[in-house]
Amino acid sequence: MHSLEVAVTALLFYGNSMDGYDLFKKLGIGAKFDFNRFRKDAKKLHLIKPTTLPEEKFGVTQRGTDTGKDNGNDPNGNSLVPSLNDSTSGKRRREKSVSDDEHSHEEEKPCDDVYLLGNMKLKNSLKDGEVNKNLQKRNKKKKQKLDKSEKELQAEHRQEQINQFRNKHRIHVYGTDVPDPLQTFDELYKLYNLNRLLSNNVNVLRFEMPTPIQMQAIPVMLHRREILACAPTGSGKTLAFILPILHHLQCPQNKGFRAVVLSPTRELAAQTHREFQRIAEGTGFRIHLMEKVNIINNKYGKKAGRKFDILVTTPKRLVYLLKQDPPQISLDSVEWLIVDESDKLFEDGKTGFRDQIAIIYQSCSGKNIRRALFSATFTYEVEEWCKLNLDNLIQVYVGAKNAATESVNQELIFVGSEIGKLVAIRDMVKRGIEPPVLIFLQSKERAKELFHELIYDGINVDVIHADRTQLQRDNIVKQFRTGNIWFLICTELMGRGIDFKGVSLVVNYDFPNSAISYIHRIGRTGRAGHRGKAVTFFTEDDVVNLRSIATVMRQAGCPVPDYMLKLKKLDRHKKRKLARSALRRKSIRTVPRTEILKAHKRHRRLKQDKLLHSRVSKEHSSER
Ligand SMILES: Nc1ncnc2c1ncn2[C@@H]1O[C@H](COP(=O)(O)OP(=O)(O)OP(=O)(O)O)[C@@H](O)[C@H]1O
Repeated sequence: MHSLEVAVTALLFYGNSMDGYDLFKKLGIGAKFDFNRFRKDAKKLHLIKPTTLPEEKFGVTQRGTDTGKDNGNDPNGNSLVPSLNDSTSGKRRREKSVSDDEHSHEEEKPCDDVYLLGNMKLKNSLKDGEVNKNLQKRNKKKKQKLDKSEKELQAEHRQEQINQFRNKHRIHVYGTDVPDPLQTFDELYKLYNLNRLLSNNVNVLRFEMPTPIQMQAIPVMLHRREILACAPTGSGKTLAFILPILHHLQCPQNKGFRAVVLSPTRELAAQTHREFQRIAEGTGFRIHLMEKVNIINNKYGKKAGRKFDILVTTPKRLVYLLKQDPPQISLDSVEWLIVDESDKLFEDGKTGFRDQIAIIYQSCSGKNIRRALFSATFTYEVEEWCKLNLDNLIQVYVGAKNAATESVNQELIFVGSEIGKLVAIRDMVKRGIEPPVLIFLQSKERAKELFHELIYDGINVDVIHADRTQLQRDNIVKQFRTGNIWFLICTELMGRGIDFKGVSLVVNYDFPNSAISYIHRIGRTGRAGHRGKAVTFFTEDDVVNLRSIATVMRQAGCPVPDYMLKLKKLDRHKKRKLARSALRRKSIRTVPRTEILKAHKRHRRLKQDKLLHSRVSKEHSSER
């Protein structure tokens, strides 16, 4: 029998003949009384009063702290419930103490002795040193827990701030461990140790702060994460991928191409190339724009290719070289593959580049390859492809998906018929439009026709399309950029990515065949924080596509009649079909052919005179 049980039996046997207190004192020397186990007996022996603490109702035994009355304390205020034995309630108390600082101090008091009754106390079996060690351990744990919860709180607070910042700039992110957004360009230097030269070149541009897509996409790429990014037209996506690439490549090396940027048109590739050179100035990087296919042969052989670091090209040219036997270019060292205007490049069929992208993708066989896809518009096909093929993808979207930039005032004008369009544009010119103006047509044939009509009116106009030579195209773009051409008639060729500074008006002479095309076309104005205007002509034939474009306009806050939004919604299949084929339209031509030829002669003579005049005045000034 347990010694304590013997003591209790003896006590019961003696009954009232001996004071329970005295008897226990005698019998219990050197023993510990387990009040939990022998609570009933302790009550019978009047060792404790038969009271029920409020906490005991909920199964929690708590040390009395306030009155000392009816709380399980002895008359001297010492606890009757041995704290060292109280293992079940201890855990809860500790939890409570973590959240309650004041109470935690109370718990830190060392409790060396176990009090039974009155002055009778049992020496704790642990030595003082051990108790202190235990207490220290416990305190340390508590502190760690407190520190941790403080850290967690701080982390939560910080995350909250980041979320607010993202919401403010309408940045939406999907993926794990998304790096924090940048707030200023200075952070690139402070947090990411961006090359001083690059920092200076960015400063020279005098951009006040990063645009939302730059805030989020730059850190994502600086962390070498693969990305699918969508942000409105004219929102600075180009810089968002140029900076991280230059940062990662660090300095020129003779390894061959280490970054490849794909653009759907040569004009956009040339623009991106220019932007790269501007940001990389002074760093020595060799950034290459791939020229016409027939003059690029042998330029990128094993040795020759080593002269370059970065390649900017259209997919077609690159695939031509990759398909040679043996391949005329190596992409083994590529660390970054950028697909600009990704939804366009992923389109299949005649106008898309999907097959070519697949060849390039497979040829970038380096282990460390990272991929980034950028566009102003989004398709589920691209998203699905990225989710399946990219490693630990982060998706970044700014604003609503497939929305037009809000910096453009958009207007729809019903012109009745084809002839009505010509009347409307002449009328607009007569009333006065501030140049430069971009006029979009659905085909090169129609673009040429309109050019002939407007040139007959003596308007300072030119036309750019795929049939013009590369030199002509380059010259036209240059002339339009410098303000020598006021009206530029163009096709879808100029619809994406082209950044003409200060285009004041975009005219959709021919109704775009999809909302995506509309978003990109009108995005040639209202760029980089400037405002712009877009006017779209429509006839009865265009009603099929009217609803989707009216929806884009309404989303951007532009007024559209309600009936347009109530028009029949096209199913996906029909939408696709329409997007791929342009409507058949009546010819624009109104002027007899002989008159057109005369007008052309006049136009050429005028151009020659202008050229002669500028040469003479140059010579004149150099003689002086
Ligand atoms: N942080 C910035 N602040 C102000 N302007 C900027 C900033 N970053 C870039 N820009 C300017 O904004 C203009 C548009 O940039 P960019 O051509 O990269 O746009 P984008 O988003 O690629 O448009 P798109 O979708 O039409 O291709 C450029 O003239 C560029 O110099």
